[in-house]
Amino acid sequence: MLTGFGNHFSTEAVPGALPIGRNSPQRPPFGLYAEQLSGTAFTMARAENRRAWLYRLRPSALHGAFTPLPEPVGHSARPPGPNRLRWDPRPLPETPTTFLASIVPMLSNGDPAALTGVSLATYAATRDMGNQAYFSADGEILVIPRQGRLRIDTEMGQMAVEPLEIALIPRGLRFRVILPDGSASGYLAENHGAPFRLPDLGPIGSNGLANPRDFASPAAWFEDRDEPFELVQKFGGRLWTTTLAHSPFDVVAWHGNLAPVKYDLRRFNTIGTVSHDHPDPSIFTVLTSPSDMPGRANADFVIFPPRWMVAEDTFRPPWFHRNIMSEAMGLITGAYDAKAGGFAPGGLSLHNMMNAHGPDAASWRAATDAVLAPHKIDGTMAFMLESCWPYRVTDGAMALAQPDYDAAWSGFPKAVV
Ligand SMILES: O=C(O)Cc1cc(O)ccc1O
Ligand SMILES: [Fe+2]
Repeated sequence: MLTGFGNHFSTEAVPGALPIGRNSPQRPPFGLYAEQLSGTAFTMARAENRRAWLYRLRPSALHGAFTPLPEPVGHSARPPGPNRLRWDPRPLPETPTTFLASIVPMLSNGDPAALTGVSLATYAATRDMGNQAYFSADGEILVIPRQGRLRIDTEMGQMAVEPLEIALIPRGLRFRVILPDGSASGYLAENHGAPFRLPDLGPIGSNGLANPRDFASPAAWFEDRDEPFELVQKFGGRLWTTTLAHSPFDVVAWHGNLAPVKYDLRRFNTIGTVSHDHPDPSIFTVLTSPSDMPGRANADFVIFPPRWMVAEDTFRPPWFHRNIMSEAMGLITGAYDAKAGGFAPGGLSLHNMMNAHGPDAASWRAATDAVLAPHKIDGTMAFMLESCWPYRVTDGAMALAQPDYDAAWSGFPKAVV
């Protein structure tokens, strides 16, 4: 593995396959084809510029027309609404289902064609993707496993990912998913906006949160298979399919700073108060996709890892709040400190822009009565996909929402003045 976030890597699966000193020689080694994959506009500032050069057995342009696949029932979405919503985890399918076929879109905002917004989907798969590859032209894909390991084969190398790790696959990069445990489920965030990056640290200093050295990209890997492959892409929110006469995983060498990458969430350096008050959850940001307004994220990927609570004279769980940002949350394992019940691992919740939420009544009561000794919140990992754009809910998701999530905030006694 190649370590670091956004580093300029060079890797070759066959010695001598990578051209030296130029990107596009007249005749690349072994007759390979040179191809640039860009993740940002050519003219972006150098610090934000992301691209890779791939050296492959055949140009990836070698395919016929894509035809649209029928849109599955329930995938279209209504305009955003104010209601707080929550979902139970989805079960594994009863019939063999690939990772790709299992993707169920739940929440989305922005517009891939306008390069804005983020979407959240779930997967629950029981079958390997065979001679099939997938990519999204609509955004980079953040894979958040909840149960079961994944082997993600990409054009730029293979990544093994397990729950409590995440994988980020650049927009447009072809990949397939193999299930070493026979089944796997989890979440997929698709970022239609500026590529995810590490947040600035400000007064935190030069270390902390997700440290760059803990990210790892795969070394070059390829397969030489002349047999039919289905290639599916997401474009404009729809799936399109075509057939190739060969495996698209034929990149023998690559270099550049646009690459798939994985990260172990257990390595996150969690920072919190050592005096009083519950800090804003922005201190838990792993990755951020900025919008066009400085400081306002198109999408923040935030986690709630195991951590010590030591705050004095403080209500320690998340406070009651109404947020200008919209919050989608998932739970990878354990329990979340603002919700005593109803938010199970694999579940999902939505609190859209300006809609009041916070601890449920049982969590509020427990935290209000607690003796404030140092306390370890352990064995848990929740995440939040926070966005400046309110989320739309797909019709399928709306039909599956818990019937009375609002009741989480019933039973609070009135203050007496
Ligand atoms: O709503 C939530 O549970 C997420 C959240 C957590 C937190 O610690 C502070 C604010 C916030 O929105
Ligand atoms: Fe919140």
